[in-house]
Amino acid sequence: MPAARAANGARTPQKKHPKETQKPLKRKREQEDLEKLRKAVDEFDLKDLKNPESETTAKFSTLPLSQPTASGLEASHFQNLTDVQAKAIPLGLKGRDILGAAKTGSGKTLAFLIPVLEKLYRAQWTEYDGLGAMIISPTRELAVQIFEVLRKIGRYHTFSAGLVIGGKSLREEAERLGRMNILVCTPGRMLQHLDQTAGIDVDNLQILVLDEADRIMDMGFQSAVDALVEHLPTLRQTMLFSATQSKKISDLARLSLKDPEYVAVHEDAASATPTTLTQHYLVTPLAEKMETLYGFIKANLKTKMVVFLSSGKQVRFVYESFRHLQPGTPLLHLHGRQKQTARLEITSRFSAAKYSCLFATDVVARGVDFPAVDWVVQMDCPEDTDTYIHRVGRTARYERDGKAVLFLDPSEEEGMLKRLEQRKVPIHKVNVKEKKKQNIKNQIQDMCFKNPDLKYLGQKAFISYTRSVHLQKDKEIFNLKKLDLDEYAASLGLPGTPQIKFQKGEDVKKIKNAPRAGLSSDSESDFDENGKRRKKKGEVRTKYDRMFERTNQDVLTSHYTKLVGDEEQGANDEEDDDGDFLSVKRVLEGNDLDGNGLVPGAKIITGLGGEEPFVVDSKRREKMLKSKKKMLKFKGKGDKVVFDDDGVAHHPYRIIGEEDFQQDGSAEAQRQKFVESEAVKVQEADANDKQLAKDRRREKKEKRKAREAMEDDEGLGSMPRLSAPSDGEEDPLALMASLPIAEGERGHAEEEEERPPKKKAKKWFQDDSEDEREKAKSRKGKGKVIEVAEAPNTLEDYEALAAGLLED
Ligand SMILES: Nc1ncnc2c1ncn2[C@@H]1O[C@H](COP(=O)(O)OP(=O)(O)OP(=O)(O)O)[C@@H](O)[C@H]1O
Repeated sequence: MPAARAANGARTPQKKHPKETQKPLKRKREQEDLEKLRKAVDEFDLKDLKNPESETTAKFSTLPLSQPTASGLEASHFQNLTDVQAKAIPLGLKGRDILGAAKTGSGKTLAFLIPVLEKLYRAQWTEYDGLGAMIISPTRELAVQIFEVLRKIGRYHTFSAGLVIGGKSLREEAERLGRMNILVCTPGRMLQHLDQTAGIDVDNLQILVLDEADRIMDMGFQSAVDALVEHLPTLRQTMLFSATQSKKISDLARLSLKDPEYVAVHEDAASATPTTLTQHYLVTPLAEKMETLYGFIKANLKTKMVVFLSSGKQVRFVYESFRHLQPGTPLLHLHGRQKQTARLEITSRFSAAKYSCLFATDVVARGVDFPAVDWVVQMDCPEDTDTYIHRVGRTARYERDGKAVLFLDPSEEEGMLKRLEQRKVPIHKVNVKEKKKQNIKNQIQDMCFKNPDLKYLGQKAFISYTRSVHLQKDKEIFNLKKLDLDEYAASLGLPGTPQIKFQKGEDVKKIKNAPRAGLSSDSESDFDENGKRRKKKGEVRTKYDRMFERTNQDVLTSHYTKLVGDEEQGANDEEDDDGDFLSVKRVLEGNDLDGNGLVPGAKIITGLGGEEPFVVDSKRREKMLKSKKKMLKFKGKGDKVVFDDDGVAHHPYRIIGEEDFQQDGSAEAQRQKFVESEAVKVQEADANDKQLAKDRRREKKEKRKAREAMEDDEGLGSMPRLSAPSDGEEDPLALMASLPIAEGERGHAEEEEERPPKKKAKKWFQDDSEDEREKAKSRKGKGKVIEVAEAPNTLEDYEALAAGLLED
């Protein structure tokens, strides 16, 4: 309403109808309340989110879909969505089963999260309706990430959502599970709850989502997923998403998918990878990989990169050795055996970093959305093209540029290129500039020499790498025989090439998945509660087995444990590619071990006590066996024995006769007497020893004094040099001379102070001056002159001289 003007031009407040004044006031109050609410929600959200500045927060907090006032999707809502979202969301909302395939970084997460939220919202789902949606992820990292996106876009909803990935006590998790509407989980842990937690009500489940579905349907999770699905109602909507989606009928049947819609937005694309991604490969022999990688990092310090390696042991070794070399960029490392908290912390540190280099296993190869990664480096060749596609997908995400480089040994080049071509992956060869190469071999060798922990890591890295190559199925790419292992070992700083023996008939995938599937011979059930391996019935374990099983006492110090931080055995559901899947034998000279893993001709002796049979496979063990047998004769006795004429030991009263023995008093009294008499003897011997030691000390002191006197005369200083230190060696005496004597360590020094003042030392060198010659002449005949033919230079010379002087 326009304001009325008074005659003087000033504004006068105009009277309003009471209803008119109330309206804007009410609106203002509502506005303020809304602002307050928004602020509170924002603050709460930001505080809890790991990376509030991420693009996700900015973009999706404004999506109208996520607001509780949204009554449904309208065409206008689709304009900001990616292809896969635009296609999958409407189908998802219609309740269709979906097989979603789209390139990495194309926004698949929202393609399933939006239908989940929207469908439950429309169904007016409440806490009393139980679990409405379950989202399964193969790794903990990915599950955490999905959960965060869910929280961001679902923050105006009133649904309760939970994250079930382990790392906490089962009971703690179980208490909350009963109240959840949406769960994001890893398969193994979720199954554990479904089997053991009473309060979970899944009968009402509306939607099941599998992110990275091909991986979840893979052998590693097979048994867990099948068992998990058994718990769920068959009447539900199921959505499967992945960048490398499989359409395997058997998988679809296992999940009882009904007439699924195949949403494959990039199926006809020229490449299987994002168009914004530039891909290279370089050929570098295995033995030069470390140097090439180091050179690469040094040349790209102001970037953010992920370096993929084939095992956790490789990751640890490269990280530790590069950390010592300090290339000049923050280094991080991540693998499946780290503690849950450490894994999360590293993930969030890398996400927040501007420049950093993360060494990682395939635990972060899939789905993980690190913001702004410039480079993906594959130091070890991926096991297949799917893994390649997912690894390189950590960069060039959602319209951003990115670069990837793959290191190939000459033996891997042809096979790998063929595979990549078959999958429409455009990749170009590059060469390493000679001047960019960094020679770090000597430095690594030096570090390993000085630091046994690092050497030990190097050995483990070597073993895990070689056996992973040995176990790879694609023999067109992976051929252990073509690799120069001696040179490789040297490049890891190892003094020799570790000898390894492979078990036959193993399958890399099977073994890699063993921790989850419980398939491995080394599965959890093979270990007792202390983590020690249980012995199987009839199994004979050699000393080598035991040697590799036990914690190396010299090397595996507490520092080592800290160094590697590999405390936590991977839970069933985590992508831990790092299991010990082959037993390693250290081979003796003859090289081959027999079927039992024993040296040919070795004997197994039982009945010597102890749990395990005694293996005799060397002369040293033979000797040990003899002494063991002897020890057994007297084991646990410690009694007094007497020897007969043949040197055979007997209990005293077996020789004397018990009655005679008892005449001298009871056994205890005799023992007492014996101990006392021996104690007197020991005391006497002690006194003699002390006297002897004192005499020796005195003698030594006198000799030393004489030497010092002679040296003073010669001007050599007071510290005698017994032998010249060899080149570069520090002279221990010189060091001692410069050290102040600490309190309480004065012993001899004080003794020395008490000695009588020195006699004036005599000169024993010749002085050619006129005066001296005169003096010498006048002394002639008065006393004895000691003639020194040449300067003494041995201890004996000094002693002879001292003796002469003392006589004098
Ligand atoms: N519609 C959108 N508008 C803007 N950014 C988006 C959109 N959808 C997704 N993004 C962003 O793209 C990035 C990748 O999304 P997302 O992680 O869902 O990809 P993905 O397809 O699941 O990848 P991967 O196959 O590697 O798992 C995220 O940072 C996300 O915030």
